[in-house]
Amino acid sequence: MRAIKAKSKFRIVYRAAGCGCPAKESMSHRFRLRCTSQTGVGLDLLTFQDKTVKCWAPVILEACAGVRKFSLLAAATKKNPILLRSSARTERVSHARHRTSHPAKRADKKKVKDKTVEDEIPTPSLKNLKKGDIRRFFGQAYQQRWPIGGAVGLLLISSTVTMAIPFSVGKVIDLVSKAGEGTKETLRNIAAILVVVFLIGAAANFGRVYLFQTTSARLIADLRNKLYTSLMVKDMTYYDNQKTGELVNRLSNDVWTVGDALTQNISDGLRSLLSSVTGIGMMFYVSADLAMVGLVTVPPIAALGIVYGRFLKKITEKILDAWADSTQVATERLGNMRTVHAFNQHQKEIDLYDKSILQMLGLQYKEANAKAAFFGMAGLTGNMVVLSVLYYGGILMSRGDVTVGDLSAFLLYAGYVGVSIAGLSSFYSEMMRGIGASTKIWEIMDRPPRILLESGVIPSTPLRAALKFQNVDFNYGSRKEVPVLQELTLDIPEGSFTAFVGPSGSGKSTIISLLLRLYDPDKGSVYLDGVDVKTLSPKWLRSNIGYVPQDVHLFSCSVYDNIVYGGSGDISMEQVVDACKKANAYDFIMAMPQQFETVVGERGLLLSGGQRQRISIARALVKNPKILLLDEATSSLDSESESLVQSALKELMKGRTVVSVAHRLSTIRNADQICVLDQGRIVERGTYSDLLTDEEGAFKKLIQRQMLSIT
Ligand SMILES: Nc1ncnc2c1ncn2[C@@H]1O[C@H](COP(=O)(O)OP(=O)(O)OP(=O)(O)O)[C@@H](O)[C@H]1O
Repeated sequence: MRAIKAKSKFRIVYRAAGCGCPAKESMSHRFRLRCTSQTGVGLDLLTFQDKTVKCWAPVILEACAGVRKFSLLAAATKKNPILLRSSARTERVSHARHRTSHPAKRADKKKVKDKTVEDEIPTPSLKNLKKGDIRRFFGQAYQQRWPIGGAVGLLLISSTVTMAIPFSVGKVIDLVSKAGEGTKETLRNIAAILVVVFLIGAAANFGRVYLFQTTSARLIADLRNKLYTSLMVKDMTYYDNQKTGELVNRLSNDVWTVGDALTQNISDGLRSLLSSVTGIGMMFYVSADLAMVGLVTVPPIAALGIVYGRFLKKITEKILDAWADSTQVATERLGNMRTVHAFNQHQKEIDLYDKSILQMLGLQYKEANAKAAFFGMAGLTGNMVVLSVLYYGGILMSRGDVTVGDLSAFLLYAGYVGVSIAGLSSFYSEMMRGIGASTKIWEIMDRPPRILLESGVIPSTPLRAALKFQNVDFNYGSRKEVPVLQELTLDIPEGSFTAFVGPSGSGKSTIISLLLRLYDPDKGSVYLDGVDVKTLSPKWLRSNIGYVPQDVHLFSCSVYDNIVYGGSGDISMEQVVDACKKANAYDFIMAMPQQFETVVGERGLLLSGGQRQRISIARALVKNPKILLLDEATSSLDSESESLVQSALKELMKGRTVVSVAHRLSTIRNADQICVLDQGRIVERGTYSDLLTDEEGAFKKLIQRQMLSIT
């Protein structure tokens, strides 16, 4: 395994040494790659699996341009999972060579690349990742090894101090029981020494707690950052299958559980371990006979602890899932209170939340049962130990084999050991909880984005913005059985205005999504200036597109911040004002109490639908984009605003390629071409007047239907 530094493309060279397969045999291989992003924060694991490649052949994998470090963790055949690992190495592929290679080879490489991006990559299952999960879980703590090491050192000091107490107490008791000349003086000296030792112990404890707490906070912050970064770069297909509340729960509760398990829990566990080992040693030192009696109970308690820990890990995963479900219910409902009120569904929502809470409660009852049984058993065993030690100790004392001081010290050590062993089992169970929570986090992090934001090239030639769909078939991954676009072929010349109309669900917004490269076609391609958008940098592509979505969701910040959101960071106030005037938003913004500083509320709910839409248009325009995608851009405007925005848009369309989805057919009179979609196919295409000439045409019927609905 070797880490390398590079910018974008990598060749994985591996040898199937010793596998005995002929050089040309095709095999199915699984690659696991660890990537560190350019910023150094996003540590992600990408899994490219089931690539059919030839033995000995290099495999080209397209990594994000932002990926800085790239190390091959495993390359394995399905049959032999470890064979290739030791001889796998990564090499950077020179860009020049990649670009000038033979077209056929290029096609091959492209195929590999496409597969990398397109393949359905299953979430790693808990069963087969157990060992890896545990290693990875502790790997998080390894990153903080220095403060944790310091804290462990201090822990050693404080534990030594604690474990010296019973021995000193025993000696003091013996001294007092044999009181005579000089006892007072000796006692004073011992007390003075003990005060100093206790002060050292207190200082060590302070340092230990401080270091563990701050490390925990750092770990949690780091993990949260990585998880959020990984979520931010996921493609839309991923989000189509996710629940927001669940993801929020992973970001908050699960990350917290992992951070806590790795620091506070390690601290408590190590303290318990040290106390147990030292305590048992001291018990043998004080009286080996008594120690043998006391320790008979350790193996059954340890076995019980292991069974309990395993159960706890399983139940924790279920509880975390149930927790995520209830958070999801609450997040969605609280974000849609308007609908809940309007439809009088308060009780139904209360019941739904109650149901999810009850489900979680049921699991927590199971957990409580197991916990209670375990700690009850552990407590009983501990008490039985004390009783037997007292009984046997009494006999030994009556024989003069141990002193009263020895017995007292022994009992104190036995108490410490009992508490520590209980602590160890709770350490184990908390660790299992942490591992359970961490597997949920890895599940998210390990799912690679299908569209890599940092991949692709930025063309060196000036952008003309000519678009083209070539034989595009598309369906959403979440509903594979429903074909959304079929055999779509269309030229959108540079600087032209193309409008899509058609019945609801015919695929109009999906076309906009493909142009933004939120999804990739299943078949066929989308071209920009003759280049397949799959080979272009998605970031660059989107930076040249102004987009007005169908459902405008603003962020809960000021009007100004919402407008400059899409810009590159160097947008002047003049540009903002200009964009607002063009979008007919300036007057209402200036009429608000805090004007551009007015906070628009969550999802912009403090504004009207039309106001939100005009801000959204201003947000798209402020970028001065070459391509303008308008998805029902004027649907929420009243007729007066609409005509104002329409005239502004007409002006703005000059020199840009505009693709517009329109329900109000009057808004697309000036379009260079209108495409009528039906069930994902273009059934008619032409200018407004062309299409109207066909009395039986789909467009004519749409117009007639719209006229009827108006009258
Ligand atoms: N994220 C998604 N996941 C699964 N299916 C989707 C998704 N988005 C849209 N669809 C489905 O794809 C089809 C086309 O949807 P699309 O939004 O493109 O239609 P549209 O013509 O824009 O409709 P409307 O005019 O109502 O906005 C519909 O059947 C829709 O249910």
